[in-house]
This record gives sequence, C-alpha cells and structure tokens, in this order.
Amino acid sequence: MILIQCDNLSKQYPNKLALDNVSLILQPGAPIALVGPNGAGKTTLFSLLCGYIQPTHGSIRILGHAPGSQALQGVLSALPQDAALDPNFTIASQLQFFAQLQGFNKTDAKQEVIRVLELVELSDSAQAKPKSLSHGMSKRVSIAQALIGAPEIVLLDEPTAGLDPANAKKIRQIVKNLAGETTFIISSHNLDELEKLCDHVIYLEKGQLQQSVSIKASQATDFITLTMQTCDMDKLHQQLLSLINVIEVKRSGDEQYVIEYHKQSGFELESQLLAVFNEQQWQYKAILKGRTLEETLFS
Ligand SMILES: Nc1ncnc2c1ncn2[C@@H]1O[C@H](COP(=O)(O)OP(=O)(O)OP(=O)(O)O)[C@@H](O)[C@H]1O
Repeated sequence: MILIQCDNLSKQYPNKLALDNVSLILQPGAPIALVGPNGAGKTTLFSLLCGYIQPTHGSIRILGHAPGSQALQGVLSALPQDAALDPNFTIASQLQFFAQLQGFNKTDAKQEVIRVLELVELSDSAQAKPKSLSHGMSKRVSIAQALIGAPEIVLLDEPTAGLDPANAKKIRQIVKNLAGETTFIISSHNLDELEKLCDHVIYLEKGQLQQSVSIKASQATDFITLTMQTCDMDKLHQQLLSLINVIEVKRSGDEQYVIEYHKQSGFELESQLLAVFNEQQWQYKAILKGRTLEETLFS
C-alpha cells in the first residue's frame, strides 16, 4: 500500500519557488523524518499534503485520495509549527469542538477528548485554560488535537522546537507509543531526535528532494560508529583497515571513526575491536551499531 505519492510536485509563491519538481513515494510504518535547512520547503510540503494550499505543478495522492478531500477527514491530521490554542476556552472544550467538527456526536466527542488527553498524559489538565499551561503542555494539547479520531497519518512540524529536554522526551515517547497504528511524518532540525524515532528520511534542500533513504543500513553491508576516549587515531585507522570484513573506514570527528563492513551473523568485528583495544591499552567511549543520521545524510 502506498501512503503518499507525490509526482513532479512544485509550488511557486510570488517570489519564491518553494518546491521544485519533487517526486516521492512513502509507505506506512515507522515514523518518517523530513529534514532540510531553513526555507527548504518542509512546511510548504506539509501544507500541500494537508490541502491548505494547491501545487503549481504536479500531483499528490494520499492513500489514493487528493489532499483535503472528504475521504481523508480523520485519516490525515497535522500539528502546524505555530499551532495555537484559544485562550478563552478550557482544553477539554476546545478539543471537544474539534472532535465534533470531525463528525463525532457530543457524547462520543467527550469520550474522544478523554482518550487523546490520556495519550499525551494531560488528563488532569482537561479543565485548565491554555494560559495556565507550560509551553511543553500546550504543545502536547496540540498533539492531542492531531490525534483525534486516531488518524492513519499525522504530520508533526517541529514538534519539539523550543521545548526543554524533559518535554521533548515526552513527545518522542508519545510518537513511539503510537507508531504501530499511525505513520508520523516529523519535520525537525534535531537530527539526534529523528535518528531515535525514524526509519526513513526525506531530505529537502532549496525546494528539491536531495535524498529519500532508509536510515537502516543496506542488505549487504553494515556500519559501526566508534568513538574513542584515548588512542593514537592514525594507528587505530591502520588497525581498523586490517580487520576482517572491513570495507571502508572514515574519520568523522576528532575521536570518531565510521566503519563500513560486510554483514556477519555474530559479533566478529566487535570482538576484533575489543581485542585491539585490549592489546593497545586504548579506551573507547562508544561502539554504536549503525551510523548517525548526520553521517547518513552528509557523508
Ligand atoms: N506564503 C508564502 N509566500 C511567499 N513565500 C513563502 C510563503 N511561504 C513560504 N515562503 C517561502 O518559501 C520558502 C520555503 O518555505 P518553508 O516555510 O516551506 O520552508 P521550511 O523548510 O519549512 O523552513 P523552516 O525550517 O525555516 O521552517 C522560503 O523561502 C519561504 O520564505
């Protein structure tokens, strides 16, 4: 099943080509990362997927339907970057209003509000007004709003921007908990965060699709990211190249090497590494399976 298909998608604003001939296919499943520098076109892509704006060229199908169509009501929802709550109404009453707009009757809407507030751990704040909530709590209310009706696709535009680490972690946990039933597409500048959540990454730059790749390694090869505490890095480089099954060794920081190797069933490479460290009396900080998202995108 294809979740989203964009063909030759372009969006021209009066003075700016925000999206330039983007074609991509996304499948349902684990969260998908949408990455790119400021002005790359991420919010524009979200707005097109929601049907808020129309493309200048090209087409979009979401589960076979056009964005904004009736068939997608309750199926796709979004947390906009600048989502705001109405200061005059309690959290429960405004969520209930949105549930009723989606077609829930009054009784079911009230139940749905209880359900989504539980999902974001804000049941106790149902009768609060937005002014009494912290920034992180407000963000979670907006996520609760996006979860009304258990949509199949949820677009989150910078869901953790400006949040303290504890609140950001809570939001990541909400996404993890729901990832089995909903496909999240998450735009963020925080690559570490996306790496923890996503299997697939779309990279936009100046409106063009630069990459649409799996973060997981290919079938035949794998990666280890090695961070050292104390060692002779040049000597280590030579030693790594001599190990069995190693294909390539790339230095990716002062103390870091990314090792690409032929996949094996056991832990042969890890064992070899530990033997080398032991022999040379070198200390390591981390042996990470795979490579960072930053390394995947920019190496
Ligand atoms: N309504 C608009 N009218 C004119 N230009 C716009 C409009 N909306 C966005 N743009 C421009 O289109 C480009 C893409 O903007 P967009 O907001 O999609 O980028 P973004 O990747 O979401 O950026 P950020 O990471 O800063 O949120 C930018 O140069 C922006 O200034």
